[in-house]
Amino acid sequence: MRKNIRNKEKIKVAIRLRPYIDQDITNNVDLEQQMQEDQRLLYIKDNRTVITNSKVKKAHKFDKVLSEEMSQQDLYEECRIDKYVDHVVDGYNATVFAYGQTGSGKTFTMEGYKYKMNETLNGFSQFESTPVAMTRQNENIGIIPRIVGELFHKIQGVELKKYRIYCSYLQIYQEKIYDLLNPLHSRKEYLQSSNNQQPEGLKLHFDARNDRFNVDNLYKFECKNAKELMNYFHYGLKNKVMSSHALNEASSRSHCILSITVESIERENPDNIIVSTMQLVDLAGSERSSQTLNANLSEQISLKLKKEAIEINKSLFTLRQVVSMLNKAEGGKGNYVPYRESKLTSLLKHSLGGNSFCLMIACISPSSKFFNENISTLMYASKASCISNKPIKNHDPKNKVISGLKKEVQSLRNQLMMAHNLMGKGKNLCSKCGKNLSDSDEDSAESLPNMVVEPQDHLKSSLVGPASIAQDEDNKSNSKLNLSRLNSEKQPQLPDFKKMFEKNETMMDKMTEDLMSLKEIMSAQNKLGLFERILLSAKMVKNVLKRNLELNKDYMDHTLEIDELQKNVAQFQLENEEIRDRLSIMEALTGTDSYYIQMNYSSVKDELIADLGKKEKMGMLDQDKMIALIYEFNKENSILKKRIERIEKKKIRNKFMQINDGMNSTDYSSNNVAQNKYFMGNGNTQRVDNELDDKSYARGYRCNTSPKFQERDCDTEPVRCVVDASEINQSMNMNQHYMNNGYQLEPVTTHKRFKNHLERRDKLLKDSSRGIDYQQYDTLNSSLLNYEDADSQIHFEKRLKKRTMTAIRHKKGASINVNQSIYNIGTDNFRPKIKRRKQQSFIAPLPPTKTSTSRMRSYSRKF
Ligand SMILES: Nc1ncnc2c1ncn2[C@@H]1O[C@H](COP(=O)(O)OP(=O)(O)OP(=O)(O)O)[C@@H](O)[C@H]1O
Repeated sequence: MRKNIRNKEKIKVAIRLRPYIDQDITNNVDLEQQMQEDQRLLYIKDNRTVITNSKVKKAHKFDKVLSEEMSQQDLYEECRIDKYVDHVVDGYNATVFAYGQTGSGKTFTMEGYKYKMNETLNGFSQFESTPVAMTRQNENIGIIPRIVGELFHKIQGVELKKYRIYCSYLQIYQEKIYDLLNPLHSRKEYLQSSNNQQPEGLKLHFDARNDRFNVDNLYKFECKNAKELMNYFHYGLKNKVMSSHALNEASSRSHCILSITVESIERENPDNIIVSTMQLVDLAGSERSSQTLNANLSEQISLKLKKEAIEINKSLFTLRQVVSMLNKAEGGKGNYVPYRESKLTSLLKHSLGGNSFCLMIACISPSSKFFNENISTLMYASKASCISNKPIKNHDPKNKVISGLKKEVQSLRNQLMMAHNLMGKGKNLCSKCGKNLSDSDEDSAESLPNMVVEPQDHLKSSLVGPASIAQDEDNKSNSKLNLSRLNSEKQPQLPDFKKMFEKNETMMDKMTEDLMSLKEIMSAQNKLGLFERILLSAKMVKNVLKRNLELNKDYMDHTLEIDELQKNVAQFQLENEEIRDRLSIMEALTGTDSYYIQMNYSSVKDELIADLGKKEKMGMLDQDKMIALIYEFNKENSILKKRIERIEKKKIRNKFMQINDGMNSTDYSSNNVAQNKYFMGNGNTQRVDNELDDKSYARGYRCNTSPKFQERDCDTEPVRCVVDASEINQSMNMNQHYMNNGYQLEPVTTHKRFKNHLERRDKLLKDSSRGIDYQQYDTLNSSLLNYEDADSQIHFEKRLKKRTMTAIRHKKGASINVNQSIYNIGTDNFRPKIKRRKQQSFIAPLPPTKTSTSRMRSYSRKF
């Protein structure tokens, strides 16, 4: 017998390069150059390898690579698509889907039809298309018609089973699911409606038992033969949303999924039904509006195309995220897979990382104009090829119900047996109690009167016996004598016998009565016992069910919570990735990184500028888009700003090193003291711009002249210091002042803390194989951010070889009056070790320690 669960099965990936088409020529593709293979940016090396040849030559390996000469038949054979049909007939699910940018040949691969424009209708309806076979010989028919033919051919040959085939066909258009076989969802229906409104999409629900999403109220038709199924398919194709744009005359604007359900029923055991589904998916292609739109299109159509493109790109983005996360999961890294974030990924859940056999056909274009898009397709295709599925055979849910009922019947039988046994035991107990009950209650009740009747008969026989003796022929002669003797002997006893007999009779009646009532009581008790037991069992079952429901609810709640958390984690991961990408682009722009990133960046930039320019000319700058752009730019700017700030601070630090090295440095004196503000603390000074955020302030030692700080606790509060440069000297002198007052000064040891945080963060990243604790990571990261300047200060300190005393603390919470200015000195990151030698040092300062003396000296030398 075949196993129902197969080993892990990787998603198979085939790359298909389409040939040059007329469209490429109209798109001014440099054909001459590209016809020469060695000059192409992308070419096929062999039937498993694609070479990308930008700056660095790179080979990408796949299960199959199909060159532009390959026909539809070649594709079908090379990719062994007949095997997927076999799997479905065997009871496994299978999915074949085409992926790639717009115009790369997905629809051609899946359907192989040419679409004819319907010119008779105006407005949006002009996109309505009718598919027609490309050639008479049908050599160009795509995967779907071939699979349908093969499927019906295969099931014909099976004798032991009979099959029922159903089909349904849906499209996901602008993130709504429409039934292509439902006349109410037909394009005509809503395109011709007065307000041009789309009907409500169908709803999805998650079937937890089968771990897949199903569409509610989707039409499903039984098909007796291939022709019938193809008729339904063609009907659906007419309702598919198609548009014409610069890169494709007939471009799919929706993701279409044809589902063929196969029910296989064993002829000998019709209860044994296996249901499997084949999903054939033609995805809409990713596209850039700058490439697809042209001046010939009306404004209304351009807007519609744009809106469609946004939705298509959104859902494809989720698909790519799903692929990436599954790919990470294979490496033991990823955790949450965002299937639920789009309808497409929800419906493909069991195909990607689920229980289906899956074939992905990634279509690429030969034109180097689309090199970046091709690279992206290859990248996700290779990610997909690492994903494993676990195909399982699907038994019909009805079968499960039947087997469940059978089990229930069996368990009820067992209970009945147990009840019988219990009753038997009860009966034995009764007999032990001396009740003289026979095997069954009935018998026992009836046998009792018999037992009492016996002596009565005996009595009767004993009374009747002498008469029979008298009738004996042998003793005829003695009979009269005997009779008379007996009469004479027994005559006096007769009344006694009579009395006895009567007495016995009444006793018997009484006993019978007693027994009858006993029997009634017994049977009532038995019934009551049984009833009670049943009641008890029912109660138990009810309780178990109730508990089960509660647990189920808890489980669902937890699942939702976990889902939510995982979503957040994934969101953070994505954000993190995005930031990394941006940083690498920035790095590339500042000089060091790869050509590819630079190229991408500049192309994006060019595109944006061109787009804006065009719009400006046309006087149709879209406010929303502008806001979005501004937002994007703002985001980028803030990153850049931070980088610039860092660089500036570095420069300033160097400047102030010079100040620290000699307060009379020319740099310092040339500063506009009135304008510039300084952070000041214990020998480390740093200039900041007034606009710097709070974080930037929260570092180092700060002194404050503002009265509000007087109320603060210096131990815990970072103190913002904005002092005039002229006050720096006062601060320096202040150190001296404390030392003179007998305080031991300790070097700052914060760099150890910084190092420790850095090490912990690195360790966290290194140990990330089981997933990163992002909360901890964030905490560490944010404290490290605070340290960023601290870091530079640490180096600074190191260079000064601890000669600058940085930790001066007064008694906790107190403020000091130096030169008629109030100072509160506190730290946050640079929390110093405070050691006051003795309490009386306030009164009579002790001489400074050796260390502090030497430090003091160096300090005095310095300032
Ligand atoms: N292998 C091929 N041989 C010949 N013509 C092809 C091939 N692949 C694609 N084409 C042609 O290229 C054009 C675009 O193909 P198709 O419509 O299938 O692209 P698509 O990827 O489905 O685009 P969209 O995502 O916009 O729907 C069509 O005219 C099609 O006939």
